[in-house]
Amino acid sequence: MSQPTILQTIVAHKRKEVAARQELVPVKLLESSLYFQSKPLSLRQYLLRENGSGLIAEFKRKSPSKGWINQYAPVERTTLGYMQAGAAGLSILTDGEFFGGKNEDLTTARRFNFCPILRKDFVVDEYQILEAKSIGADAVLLIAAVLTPEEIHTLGSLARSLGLEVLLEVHDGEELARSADADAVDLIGVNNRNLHDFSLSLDTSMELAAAIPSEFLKVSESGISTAAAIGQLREVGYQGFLLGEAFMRDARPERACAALVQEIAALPKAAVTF
Ligand SMILES: O=P(O)(O)OC[C@@H](O)[C@@H](O)c1c[nH]c2ccccc12
Repeated sequence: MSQPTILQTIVAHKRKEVAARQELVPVKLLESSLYFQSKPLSLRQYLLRENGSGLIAEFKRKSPSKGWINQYAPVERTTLGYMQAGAAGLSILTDGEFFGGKNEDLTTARRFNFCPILRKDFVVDEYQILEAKSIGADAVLLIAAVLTPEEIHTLGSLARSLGLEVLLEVHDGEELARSADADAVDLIGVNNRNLHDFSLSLDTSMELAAAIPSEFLKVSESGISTAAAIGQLREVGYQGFLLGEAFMRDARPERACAALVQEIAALPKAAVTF
């Protein structure tokens, strides 16, 4: 039998974790959270702001591919610094086992910032959507590689019914074709990292851009570190750029974010209109 891929390992662990958590924190309790009643902010709108950076700045302590990236940066200072630097929104990893995050990280970021926050986790169950809402998220990630089109429809529709936006992550044309469900998805993120073997290539985003239907806002994810790369991605239609490691490997991630925002501001305006 072949070895499970890292993605399969993470998802198997996540299913157990969610089952256990559901016992501990019943849906009724999630629904009684103060955030459950609040109106989410639109990641789409913030990414589309005129003269904005289009950056979604991620808080990620570690990853299966890189190990520890930053064990010490505090979530308050970092996220507040990201937003003051000019990021359009935040992405907070809440997976503990593989990424060193927790739900409280997102809630802390929520308390310190007025901006859209993406809950970055491996969603396999409707419970996690309710949980995302209860901890103060504005948007959730769904990963096409681990979900059927039916699951994407159900999970995405539930998220939307709660006012959350849905970022669907794809890695190739086949995933895109089967999962781009306009009734359940708002933004499409092309992950430049292959979650099966961790290889990285911006060509993934460059090649898939034209195949993404225009009703979805296009986001390029992973392996981005320079304004030049963002310039190229903008030219083929991307309006959102999700960066984690390029910021987090700095002792002060917010400083790295501020430097990149300055460079983005100096880019020539995208030559094409889309
Ligand atoms: O650190 P990077 O290479 O800038 O990548 C950020 C983000 O795209 C990456 O963390 C990510 C993309 N999709 C995910 C799914 C789960 C966990 C993490 C991710």
